[in-house]
Order: sequence, then structure tokens, then C-alpha cells
Amino acid sequence: MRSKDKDAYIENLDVSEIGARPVAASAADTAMSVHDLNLYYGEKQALKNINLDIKKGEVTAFIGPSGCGKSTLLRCFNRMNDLVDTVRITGEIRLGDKNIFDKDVDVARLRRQVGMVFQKPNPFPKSIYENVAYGLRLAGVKKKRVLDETVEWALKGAALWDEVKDRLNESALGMSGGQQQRLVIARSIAIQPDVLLLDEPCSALDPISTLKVEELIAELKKDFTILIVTHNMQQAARVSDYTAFMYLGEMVEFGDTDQLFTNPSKKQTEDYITGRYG
Ligand SMILES: Nc1ncnc2c1ncn2[C@@H]1O[C@H](COP(=O)(O)OP(=O)(O)OP(=O)(O)O)[C@@H](O)[C@H]1O
Repeated sequence: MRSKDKDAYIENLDVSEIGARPVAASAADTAMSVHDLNLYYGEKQALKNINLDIKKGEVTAFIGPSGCGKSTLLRCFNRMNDLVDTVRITGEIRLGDKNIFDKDVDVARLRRQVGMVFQKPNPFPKSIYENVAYGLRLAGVKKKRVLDETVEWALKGAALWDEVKDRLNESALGMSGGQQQRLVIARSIAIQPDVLLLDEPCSALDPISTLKVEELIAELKKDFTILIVTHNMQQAARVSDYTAFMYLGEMVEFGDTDQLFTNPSKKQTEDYITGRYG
């Protein structure tokens, strides 16, 4: 669905039923920005002075060797690290003109605005329909027409509608892994996030399902800003517009994906993408 169609759709949908957005979307082309971000697990520093702007409507990939802090950084964008007791964070991540770490931020609302999809598909043990309607119901949507239309829109948006439209009431657990991952993506986009965080979304999928999810990412970026952590450099090169290379908790290089893969400015990046380490 193109942005214009989506806007018209949302207007018709009566967004007040879904829940007001907590902070204004930023006016410029920056969806979120990271400023002097440090993260500690107890004594151990996992992120070191990260600064970066996430461009609106683009795909940004995070790459780097295991343990460099990719997932930790991704989880900062919707404060998933709040769930870890030992975590301490300094610095800011701004969404619009708001620092998401401010005390008055409603974290549940932040997570509706910044959705997340994990490595392993995690559908609920409910029907396909109820999986997608779940977030809408939580947000207080009750009208069946609104639920039906949004479920259909989200399943179409996740390139799954044609495969499941005749079995919406069947359990989501009977779907293939690739279908489940697209269902989880449908569940995430149903509540109209601005940003979608994908943490190695294809690592548990076969090559054909991986291709489908990659094609889906290319479609989704017309409507959402996407951040993706991937171990797979070819995947980063295929799906992203911008790439961040991380090493030992630091953001070594960040820039245009083609440029970073063909003409990196740092030797560490070059060593990594040419397979000299990692
Ligand atoms: N809950 C936690 N408690 C303590 N240390 C953690 C925790 N989660 C991650 N770490 C540590 O923080 C560092 C960064 O981990 P993170 O999972 O973010 O890296 P990653 O680049 O995503 O790795 P991978 O590619 O293997 O998933 C690692 O040294 C890891 O051991």
C-alpha cells in the first residue's frame, strides 16, 4: 500500500480508536536519532558513545561480528533493554522531539510506535485473525468492521493475505515458519508503527521464505522506517539503504550501503566485509 493510500485508509479508519500517538512524528527526514549513547550490562560496557541518524522511510542495517552490540542497540530503540535489571544507559535516542528515555514516556505506547520482530517467529497460540487483531484490541478497537479491515490491510501489507484469506480462523501455529514470520510482521504493522525493528528476522527461515521476507522489507519501507540486524552481509547489501558496521560496542562506520560495501572508509570495515575477520 502506497503512503498516500495508507494515509487515506487511516483517515477512514478513525485513528482515535487505535490510540493517539505519544509524540509527534519528526518533521525532517530523520525518524530517530541516537546521541552519545552508552549502555552497560552491570560493569560491562556493551555500547560505546553511539551517534547516528535513522532516515525516515529507509532501511538501515546493523552488521558486525557476534557480540559487537547489534541487538543491544536495536533493543534500545523501543526500550526492550528496560527488561534487563542490570542495564544502565546514558545518552539519548530521540523520536521526534522527545528523548525516549525520559521518565514521562509511556513505554507501552513507545513500543506501539516502534514495533519489533524477533529472530524466531513468535505467533500467539490463537487464530491467524486474532494474532493480527491482538494489538488493535489491546488499543481498545472494538468495531468488527474496523478490525476486519485492518486485519486484511495488515495481511496484505505483509504479503500474506492471498495465502491465508480462506483460513483466518485456523491456528497460526499450523503455518510454516516463513508464514509465521510474515504473520508476526502483519501483527506489528496492524497498529501502524512508525518504525519497525527486525532482529535477524530471517535467521530461522529457509532460503525461499528468506527471499519472501526480503521482498516484503522492500515493500514495507514505502510505509515504515525499518531497522534490521543481520548476520548476513549479502542480506544487508540486498535490503538496506544504509548500513552501520559495529565492532566491540562501537559504531565503526555508518553510511550509504553501496558505498560501505564497495568503498568503505575504515580499514576495520573493509577487513570485515572481505571476510578477514568476524
Ligand atoms: N542480558 C545481558 N546481560 C549481560 N550481557 C549481555 C546481555 N545481552 C548481551 N550481553 C553482552 O553484550 C554484548 C553485545 O551483545 P549483543 O547480543 O548485543 O551482540 P550482537 O552483535 O547482537 O551479537 P550476535 O550477533 O551474536 O547476536 C556481548 O558481549 C553480550 O555478551
